[in-house]
Amino acid sequence: MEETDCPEGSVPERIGEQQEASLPLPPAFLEFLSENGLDPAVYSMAATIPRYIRLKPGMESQVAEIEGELKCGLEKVSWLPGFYAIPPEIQIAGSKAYQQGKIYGIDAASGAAILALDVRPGDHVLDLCAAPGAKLCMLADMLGSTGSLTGVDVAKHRLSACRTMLQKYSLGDRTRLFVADGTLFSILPVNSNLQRREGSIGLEENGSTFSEWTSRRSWKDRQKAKKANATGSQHLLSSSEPELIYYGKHSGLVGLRKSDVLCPAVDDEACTSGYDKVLVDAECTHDGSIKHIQKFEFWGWKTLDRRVLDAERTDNLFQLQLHLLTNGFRLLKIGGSLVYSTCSMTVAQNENVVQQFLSTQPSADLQKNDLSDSWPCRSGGIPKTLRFDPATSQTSGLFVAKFSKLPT
Ligand SMILES: C[S@@+](CC[C@H](N)C(=O)[O-])C[C@H]1O[C@@H](n2cnc3c(N)ncnc32)[C@H](O)[C@@H]1O
Repeated sequence: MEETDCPEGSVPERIGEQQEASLPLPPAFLEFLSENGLDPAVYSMAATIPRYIRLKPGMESQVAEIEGELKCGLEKVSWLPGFYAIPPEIQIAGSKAYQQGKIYGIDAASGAAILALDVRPGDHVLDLCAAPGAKLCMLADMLGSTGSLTGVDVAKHRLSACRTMLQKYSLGDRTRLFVADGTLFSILPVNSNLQRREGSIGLEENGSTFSEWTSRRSWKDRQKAKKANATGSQHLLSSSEPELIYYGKHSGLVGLRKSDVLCPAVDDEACTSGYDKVLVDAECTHDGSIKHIQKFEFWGWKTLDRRVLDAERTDNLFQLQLHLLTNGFRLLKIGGSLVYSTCSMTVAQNENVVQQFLSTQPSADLQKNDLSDSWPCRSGGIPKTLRFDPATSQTSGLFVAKFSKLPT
């Protein structure tokens, strides 16, 4: 898994090395940076910021071997367990260590956001914007053989890539993946559905049950896909009904009635039966991911305009981010924790979203992250929020805010 967010085409192996001191950024992007008070100079630093990998737990003894395969040293990231920095020009995808699922490509700031969530054994974890899946895989790794993980994304093709990745890294055992709009998603962890089922005397025994996952699709699903293909809607969700595209052997679904598992939460049911931990790694303009922005030099700056800066899209982003955060929080248990993150450096997509959210959610308590004292980040514009600035953190840009849910 290489943490990348634009699977539109491959990038030449050595693009990182060829990076000039000043990247010819397109006028629309420069205007966007200026409007948001951001310094374009940061995009000249891509070649000086390391690439990061995370070793799968248990692989620490193989560092020397992996160094030999990658033909570079692995420098341990002192503040982030399991993470190593490698030179930015090193590509990991061709290595045996990558192909055998021993290493992931994931930025250190992303790793910090996951650590901030403080996943504990047995937790039920929801990742509301899961694709392409770097953070989902780290969450699955941290859960190990306990608890459950639910990944949601609105883009089916991207979530399908997550499924492939989970399978490659043997991390999907306790995971289920839903193609769904995260602003509306309403399915609780499996244990809660079980409790509801036990209490649902009088409900007719209708509907089928989940059997073990198979990649072979049922006739009904094949018809649905055919219809989606015909209308050209196979990539994005066409209805508000969540589509379960994967569940692991120990995700707790096997044997349960579909109607029980897939029924939406009612009222404030999530307060007692919701998720212990929720990650909202929201859709954003990705401007803090400077290696990602650099790749548009190869993909074409027009693609940057279309994918990142489309005016209508940026205007609506604030609402989307706020709704994702609000719904993620709704699905959180009392006492649970939620991390909101974006790889945008703008105030509009970070502090402004947090401020608006806090003004409408009296049970949301912004938390200080004690671990962050040793992280190369600074406080965001709102105390207790965190910002990783590429210029000083030597990571990708990331904003992180952590909330807990108080009883009302
Ligand atoms: C920043 S990316 C997430 C990266 C991911 N957490 C990772 O670590 O690989 C944002 C994701 O949000 C998804 N997204 C956009 N709108 C959404 C919505 N309404 N509901 C759920 N996901 C959405 C996009 O498809 C995209 O995959």
